[in-house]
Amino acid sequence: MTRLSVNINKIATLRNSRGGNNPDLVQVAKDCERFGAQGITVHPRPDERHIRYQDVFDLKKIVTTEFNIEGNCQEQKFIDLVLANKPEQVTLVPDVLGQITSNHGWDTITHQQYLKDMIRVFKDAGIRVSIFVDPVAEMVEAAATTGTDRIELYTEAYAHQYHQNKEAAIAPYVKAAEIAHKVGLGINAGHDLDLQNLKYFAENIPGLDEVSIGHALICDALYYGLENTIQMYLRQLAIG
Ligand SMILES: CC(=O)[C@@H](O)[C@H](O)COP(=O)(O)O
Ligand SMILES: NCC(=O)COP(=O)(O)O
Repeated sequence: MTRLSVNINKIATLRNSRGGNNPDLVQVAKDCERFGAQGITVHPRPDERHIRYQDVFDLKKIVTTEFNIEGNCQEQKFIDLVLANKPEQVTLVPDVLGQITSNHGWDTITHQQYLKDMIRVFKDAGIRVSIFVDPVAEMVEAAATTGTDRIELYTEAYAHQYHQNKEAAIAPYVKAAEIAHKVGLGINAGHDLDLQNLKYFAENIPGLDEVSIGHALICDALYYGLENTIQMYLRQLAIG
């Protein structure tokens, strides 16, 4: 069964917009788990636009499902933050400063040795490692020799093409997943997944371990409520 990890970045965005503690990020994380979320994902960025480094320490104390910290390991502060909190999973994302959001996966060929070295640091600390990759066969194949436990398929391209041609949209991801299975990698996925495109994605990617969903889910919660929304997303994953 594919796990749903709720990314709460945008709860922090709302909180930060007024300078106080409303919404209370820790309470929202507790409630997300109570409503059925099978993981909590955060993506602390160097500018702390939403998730602050202190949030990670506060959340680590209360997350009882799986804690997934995403971010750019090229920042020493990120490495130190992850090692200090030892989440169940770290997802390494090759962001550059100034990006409005994550918009590309790792070049696992060019950065093969760098990724090997970084992944070793986190795995030696007992942390499962996932690396953010585009659905490109060569990148998935090369991911296998970095030592990563999983890949996270970057699903923005799928989401953007889904309504025009879902068969074409899913095709590169099916091929990437087949390669991942062949080389022994676990499969996560995320970015722009939503209530319309999630079920088709999960149905076509056998062995999908986890989806991490934030932006669309939090937007949906404005209309349907957080508890109902989490249940709606879980129903999209309850295939068969
Ligand atoms: C890596 C990825 O695609 C998302 O997990 C990312 O966390 C989104 O970041 P923002 O919430 O800052 O857009
Ligand atoms: N790794 C993807 C994630 O955590 C959330 O991405 P999005 O749903 O906010 O686009």
